[in-house]
Amino acid sequence: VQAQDMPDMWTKAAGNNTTHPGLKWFRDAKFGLFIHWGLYSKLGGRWKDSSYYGSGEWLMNRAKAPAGEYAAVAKTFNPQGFNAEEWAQTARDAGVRYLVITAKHHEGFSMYDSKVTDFDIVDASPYGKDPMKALSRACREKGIPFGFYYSQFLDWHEPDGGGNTWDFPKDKKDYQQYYRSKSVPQLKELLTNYGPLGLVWFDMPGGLTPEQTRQMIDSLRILQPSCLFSSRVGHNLGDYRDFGDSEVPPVPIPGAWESIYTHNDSWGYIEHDLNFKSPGEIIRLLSNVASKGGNLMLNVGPDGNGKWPAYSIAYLKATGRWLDIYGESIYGTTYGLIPAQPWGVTTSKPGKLYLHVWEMPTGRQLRVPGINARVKSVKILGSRQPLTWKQSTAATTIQLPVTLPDTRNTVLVMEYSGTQQ
Ligand SMILES: C[C@@H]1O[C@@H](Oc2ccc([N+](=O)[O-])cc2)[C@@H](O)[C@H](O)[C@@H]1O
Repeated sequence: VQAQDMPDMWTKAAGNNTTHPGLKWFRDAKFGLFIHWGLYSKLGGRWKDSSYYGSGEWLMNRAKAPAGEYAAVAKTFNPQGFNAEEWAQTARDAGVRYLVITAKHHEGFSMYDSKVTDFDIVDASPYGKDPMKALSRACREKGIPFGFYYSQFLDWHEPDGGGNTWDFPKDKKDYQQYYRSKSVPQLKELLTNYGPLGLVWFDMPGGLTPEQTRQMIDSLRILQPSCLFSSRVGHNLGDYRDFGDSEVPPVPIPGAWESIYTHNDSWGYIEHDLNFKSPGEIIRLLSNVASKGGNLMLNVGPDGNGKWPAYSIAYLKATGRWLDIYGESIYGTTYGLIPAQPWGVTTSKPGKLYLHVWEMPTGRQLRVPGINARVKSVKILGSRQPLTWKQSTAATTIQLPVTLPDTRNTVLVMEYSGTQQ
């Protein structure tokens, strides 16, 4: 099954700006960290005597909480446990190569020091400091490209913002006014006050025509021309493509794109959600997405005190230890030369095919069909131990050792000469 046989929903390119200078670092990064943090993190899926499961960041909407009442949560939002250095170091240990955090989500609360509204962490909460200043600096010091998620249209706090129709009648909403008075001015603050940004991650467009969206983008681009804009800016005007939540395309997709996943079942912190993906699941998801040519951005939802769930810290660090050994088969690669196989998937670099072995094949004979370039060597990545193989036109068969060093995913590197037709 080739990309050209797939429905447009998978193959439609991200945007038409394939020459954007930021695409190189982005495509080589392969693994990013998403952080959803806001007032919903303190609520942890509970509103009054009801508790909600999944999408904790949508609590206000699901509970149809009156905007005024919900805003009062800020008065007791005081994440004294927040430590930017610790967050950035854990991201580093996890092996992620970029970090994106929610500056403002649909609830409308700004998790940074905004001069555009008082409904922000400095003016409306006892915390009184700007965590994004510290985090953007800590990431810069560790060489981790830093970016902001910004809900440019949905804003349940604002009468003219998108989405809140339980407090503010839809037909009275003036979206242009909301963009002029809050959305665009805040985006300019984020692109001005936190140093060079790797990307801005927009979400769920609305209320703007393609022309108005282009004008907004142009007015933001001049502030940071090398900053990438994600596809949910709308109207196909983004620089790279984001698929729907928790989606991986079934076949390799050309161009720059990203799959986004929660670590458990929610983007925002939910106290009673312990359905965390194991290190093995994360490692296989990462290699699966890379085998299709894309990036994986995995989410963490810190709690109201600014602490990451213990499972997220432990499982991300375990993933980082795997990448310490096998990172060469992920960073800077593109999709494999052959489709997914019963034993796993492949990624590639010029002259190298990385075989991500998830399952030990029967008889320890790993069958690799369709390689018509001349195989020169096959080794287990990270070990100098050469493996024996036989190449025929139908397939190359590799003799595997009795045990694989990593039952979650052991990567073999097959070096070949000539080009794969
Ligand atoms: C990352 C997530 O993004 C959006 O949810 C979406 C948006 C778009 C799609 N989509 O296009 O399929 C699916 C979920 C947000 O509503 C959600 O809270 C979270 O931030």
